[in-house]
Amino acid sequence: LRGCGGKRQSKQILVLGLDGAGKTSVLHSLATNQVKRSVAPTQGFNAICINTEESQMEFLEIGGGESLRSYWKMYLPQVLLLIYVVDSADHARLPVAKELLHQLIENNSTLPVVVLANKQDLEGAYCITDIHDALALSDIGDKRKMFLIGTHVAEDGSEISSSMKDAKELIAELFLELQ
Ligand SMILES: Nc1nc2c(ncn2[C@@H]2O[C@H](COP(=O)(O)OP(=O)(O)OP(=O)(O)O)[C@@H](O)[C@H]2O)c(=O)[nH]1
Ligand SMILES: [Mg+2]
Repeated sequence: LRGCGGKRQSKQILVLGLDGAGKTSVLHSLATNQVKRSVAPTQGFNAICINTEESQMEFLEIGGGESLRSYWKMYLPQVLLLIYVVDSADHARLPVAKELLHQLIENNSTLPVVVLANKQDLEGAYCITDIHDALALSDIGDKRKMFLIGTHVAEDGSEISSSMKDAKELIAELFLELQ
């Protein structure tokens, strides 16, 4: 794979989570600082470069549809950081989201994980503590860096939410630190 700007890129940031969690929408907001909610499921992969003052980050989203989940694991070895996006209002599927996350990282005790509790704007969204419990994040290991941030992708056309700015800053800092 060629990285950002055609350069050979060593390590990527992998973006996973169930279909509909908001991965593409979040990536778009992070990349453009503008909101444009995604309109279609990702069929396969979605690679995005984000430039900050200090670095060039390459994100790789793999779609969350059932047929694509078997590919998730294949990308883990070459990854610097895992961003796991959940729909905070999708109570019915949080147990599945939890299972998949735990399975993914059970054999990798040090991979840093940033969990985005997305769709915090929705009425029925679980708050951060509830998401922490629902995903059993305290069982994820104490050797790894683990962060949980609430985010939402605001209405189309508006500027990105402050939570999204915080997430971007955190990810950029981690990226620099981990390289
Ligand atoms: N209300 C609300 N809707 C959101 C938010 N983020 C994404 N959406 C909507 O959720 C739907 C799914 O968003 P996507 O970004 O396509 O989700 P995805 O995780 O990339 O899904 P796959 O590519 O199928 O794995 C779209 O209709 C988005 O507009 C959010 O924070 N709040
Ligand atoms: Mg997508």
